[in-house]
Amino acid sequence: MNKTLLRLTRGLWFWILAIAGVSFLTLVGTTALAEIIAGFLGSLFEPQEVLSSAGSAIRAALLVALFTFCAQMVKGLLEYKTAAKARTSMRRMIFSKVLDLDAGGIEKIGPVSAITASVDAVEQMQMYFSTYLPSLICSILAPIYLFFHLKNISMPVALLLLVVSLILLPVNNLFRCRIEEIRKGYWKSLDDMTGYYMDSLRGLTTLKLFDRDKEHSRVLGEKADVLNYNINCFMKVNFTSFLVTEAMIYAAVLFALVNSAGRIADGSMTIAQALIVLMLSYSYFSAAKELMNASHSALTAIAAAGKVEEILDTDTSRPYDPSLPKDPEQFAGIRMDHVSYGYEGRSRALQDMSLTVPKGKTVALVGLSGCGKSTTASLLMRFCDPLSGNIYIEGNDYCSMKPEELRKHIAMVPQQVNLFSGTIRENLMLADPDADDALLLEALEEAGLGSFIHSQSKGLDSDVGNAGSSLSGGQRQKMGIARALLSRAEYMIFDEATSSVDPQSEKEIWTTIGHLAETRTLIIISHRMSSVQNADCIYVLKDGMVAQHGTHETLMNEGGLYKELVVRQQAMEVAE
Ligand SMILES: Nc1ncnc2c1ncn2[C@@H]1O[C@H](COP(=O)(O)OP(=O)(O)OP(=O)(O)O)[C@@H](O)[C@H]1O
Repeated sequence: MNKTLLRLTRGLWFWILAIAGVSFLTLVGTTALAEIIAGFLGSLFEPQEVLSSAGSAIRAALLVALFTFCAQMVKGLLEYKTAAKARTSMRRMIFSKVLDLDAGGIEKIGPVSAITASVDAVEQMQMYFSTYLPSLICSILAPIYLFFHLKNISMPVALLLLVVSLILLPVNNLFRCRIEEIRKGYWKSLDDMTGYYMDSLRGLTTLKLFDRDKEHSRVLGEKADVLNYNINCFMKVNFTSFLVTEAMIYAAVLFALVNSAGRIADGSMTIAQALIVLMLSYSYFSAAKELMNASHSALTAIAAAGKVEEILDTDTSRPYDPSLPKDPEQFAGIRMDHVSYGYEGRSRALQDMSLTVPKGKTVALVGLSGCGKSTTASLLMRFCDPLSGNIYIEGNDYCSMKPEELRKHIAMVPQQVNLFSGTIRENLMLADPDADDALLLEALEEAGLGSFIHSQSKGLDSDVGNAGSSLSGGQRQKMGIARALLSRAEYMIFDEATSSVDPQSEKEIWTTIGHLAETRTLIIISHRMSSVQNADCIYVLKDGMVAQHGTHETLMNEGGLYKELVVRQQAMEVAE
């Protein structure tokens, strides 16, 4: 059984057994009712007994029917509760795992998978616990119970029905295996289509801009066709499995009918007994049929659980060993020592990189696109860990600190600051849940949003709109700076923090960064060479390695890549 399902089943055994128990009671009730009705109908053929037995038969039948009805109600309630419990535990497991993931991990599993797993997969899996497992228990107990009821009336019929009802399950299993394969294709095509659909929706403006929306709509149609094909295959195999199993059931019931008719004719069976045989013979299969219906949901659940398992199995543990040796150089700041890093299946993004960020100074990283600047930032934020080499912060190895502990010392303002629907206050308090208004206003002031916040009638309680849509690009970036300031981190990384803002906002943000440089340690990644000229040290990266480093003046005198970049940019600015 799938590991995830097994883990969840352990916590739900009580509920699963309770549903199976109540289902069994329903079967006991149905059997009793069948016997009462058969007994009464049988007595119609013996008129002298009709009147005396009618009253008590009706009373007993009503009682049993009421009991069965109540048991069905309780079963429904238990199923609902079990499904709800399963849903809650599964979502809790998935959410806590997803929240544990760092940027690299989320990229690895894919945001679409995380969404389909926590929405669709959970819906599919709940049936496994509320319906499939209880039906599985009942499908074994029910035929055995009925066998003992019928064996004294007709041993061959009781035995045949028992055997057929028990072999129905393996036959059904054969179809299930084929369906499972189709299911995998179904999930893949569903993911594929959903991912493409979400991408197209997100980039609809761009697609329209380049007149590519029709092309995307065509590809989306093709992906929908693949999904439909998988659904059709599933329906075909499902239908065949239904035909085969129904044929087995009807053949067995027909045998019971013919056998009973023959025995009535030769006088070895009463009409009441024959009626019991007929009524109960179908009950033999009701649990198995319920199981077969549920087994299709179980298949979906197993496939879905596979998806969930991929997420739950993602390794979120990070190397952590407080006893790691200290920095042999005891550098006062951050030091990357011969660090290499590579993304899965790709050549090395960083190769034997060494750099230092002295405390209180400003260090810049520049270089052509793809040279490894953002990867360096990710390593410095501990979104990922070096494959070899070490990073030290104020003498301590990065891996001797937990990521959350480390991030008290180092904050980052990314290219695109993420804001959440809600107020300015709520968005800022992500960085410091205990911050009071004075602290929040001070951070906003320092980030260059002072006049903006004072112009808002609701002040800190102003709404930022969906994902910060009520703010301009520049204001969103400044909110990111305010958030980083509130984290009180000594070290701050600005990764192309002005790449998506207008020139006026860019100027304001660089002024803010200039002020921050007076009191903090900054690591600035920027493609705009003019903005890093004042840095205490500039590292020029090329193909994941440090090609040059020094101040603007030394690098200009030295010539090489840095000078090339500066000259090229100046030429572009003149051309503009
Ligand atoms: N998530 C990823 N998966 C695989 N490869 C990646 C990933 N991110 C970056 N890379 C690769 O690693 C190398 C370094 O990328 P990185 O983003 O660090 O460069 P960069 O200098 O920041 O580029 P840019 O200036 O364009 O942002 C590139 O070859 C890039 O293709």
